[in-house]
Amino acid sequence: MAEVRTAAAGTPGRGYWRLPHVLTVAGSDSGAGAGIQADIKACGAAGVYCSSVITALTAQNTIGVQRVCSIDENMVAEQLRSVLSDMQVDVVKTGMLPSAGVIKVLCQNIKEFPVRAVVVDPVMVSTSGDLLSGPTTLTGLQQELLPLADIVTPNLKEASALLGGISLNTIDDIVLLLNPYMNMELALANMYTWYRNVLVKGGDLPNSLDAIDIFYDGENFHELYGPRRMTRNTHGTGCTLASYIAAELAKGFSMLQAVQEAKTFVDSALLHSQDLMIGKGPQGPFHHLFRQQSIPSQKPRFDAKHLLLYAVTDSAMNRKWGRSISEAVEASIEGGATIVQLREKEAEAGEFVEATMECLDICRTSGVPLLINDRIDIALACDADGVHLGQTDMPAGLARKILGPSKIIGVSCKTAEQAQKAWADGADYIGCGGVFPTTTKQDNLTVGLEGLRTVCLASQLPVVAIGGINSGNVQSVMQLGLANLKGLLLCLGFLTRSV
Ligand SMILES: Nc1ncnc2c1ncn2[C@@H]1O[C@H](COP(=O)(O)OP(=O)(O)O)[C@@H](O)[C@H]1O
Ligand SMILES: Cc1ncc(COP(=O)(O)O)c(N)n1
Ligand SMILES: [Mg+2]
Repeated sequence: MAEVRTAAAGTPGRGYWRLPHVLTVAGSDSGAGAGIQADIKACGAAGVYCSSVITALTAQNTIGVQRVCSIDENMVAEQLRSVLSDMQVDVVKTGMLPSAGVIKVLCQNIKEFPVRAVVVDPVMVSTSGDLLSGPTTLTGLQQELLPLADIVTPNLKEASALLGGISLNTIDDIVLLLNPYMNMELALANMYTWYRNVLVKGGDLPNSLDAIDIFYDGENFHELYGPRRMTRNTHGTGCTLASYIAAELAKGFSMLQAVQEAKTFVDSALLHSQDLMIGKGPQGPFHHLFRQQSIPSQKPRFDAKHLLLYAVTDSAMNRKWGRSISEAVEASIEGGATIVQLREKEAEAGEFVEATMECLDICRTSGVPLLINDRIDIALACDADGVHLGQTDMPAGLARKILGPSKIIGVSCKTAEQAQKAWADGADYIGCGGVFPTTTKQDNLTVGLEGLRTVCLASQLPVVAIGGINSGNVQSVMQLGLANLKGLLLCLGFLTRSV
């Protein structure tokens, strides 16, 4: 259904194919979580072509909207004409429309170049609370654009504004929203005097355990249920939902099917992006193209969660207790280690390879990554999961070239400069220490809690704290409250002694 094949004029015997086509008329989000960028990604994920008419530029990130610059309505009109006069658009989807003038030229163009459906997301305010459309646009929306719309997708605040200020923000309204056959019916039926289909999005329902949207098709109410995903990464959900609806309509699905598919897509994308970390602010973007993640080269090579309890082998301690490296590794995993590093400074290549192979067997069965300290040759020969490098070892950038994109690289850092270089060199994590004095590395300079803080703040990489950490001082490390401090390194001796 998604693909149309016909004989191409002037090309005897050859068919041509066209992709269903959505035109988004919306604002650009420099952070690419919402707006035009979200629309293009959502359509891409749905397998639909997406052209774009930009109505405004926003300087925007995960913290908020820093600046808005509206595009002149004549330039918007020119863009609309360029696309609509040439490109066989199936569905127009609208997002941020910053002025009444832009709405006017949009409506003129939709009338001049009819499409199969118009999806209106009446964007007024961003999730961060920043205004995205001027006060004069509400009348333009209500009187000019909505009569041309096949579906309108307001969130709670926008529905309230479109209904002339009916409050949809209190606990009572939430109850009404969950009981659509009560007053909500009246409210939405009111909206129906302008449009055929209305989808009121419940993403912003405060204190709700569920994410419930109400779809009114002009006759019936449909409650679209979804579990509320506990994630900061919800920036752009509204834009994505509307674009996905447009994409499904462009393929030829019915309005109800399109709305249901879109809701399922947003939910899956949020679920897959729960642990995604882009930006420092409270509204993170999510990963629209999560289905592509199944391509092996795009699998994340490293999950910072593995750093939680980081065990390092200690040959002196092993000798003292008369146990092999692999026995120590096995015991450390039983003791809760989530990642293991073999640090065998004196081992010869032959015995090191043998020990690594044994340890890899143990680690792979437990899903625990195994890294090799310093020895890139051993890591490569055994296909270990990666290496950990000190400042005097091979530079991380060179190691990345040798090991390729799929191996984990960690770097020991004591200063902000070293931390920044580790990021630029393509490292995956930083080991920072010694935080406290330690007996296992006596000549090691102690950076203290302040040094740990400096390194964490200087880097976007996850950090594991190293050196002298024990039950007596662990609290002081955790109390630093550093977001990218993801784990503690314990000398394997300490971790296994209690087992
Ligand atoms: N935390 C969440 N978990 C699951 N679904 C969500 C969540 N937040 C929003 N949604 C869904 O995303 C879509 C967009 O809703 P919403 O965020 O309210 O729109 P807007 O971005 O326009 O404010 C809706 O289908 C809503 O139910
Ligand atoms: C350019 C642009 N368009 C739309 C939104 C709304 O998206 P959200 O409600 O997720 O903030 C936005 N923040 N920026
Ligand atoms: Mg939202």
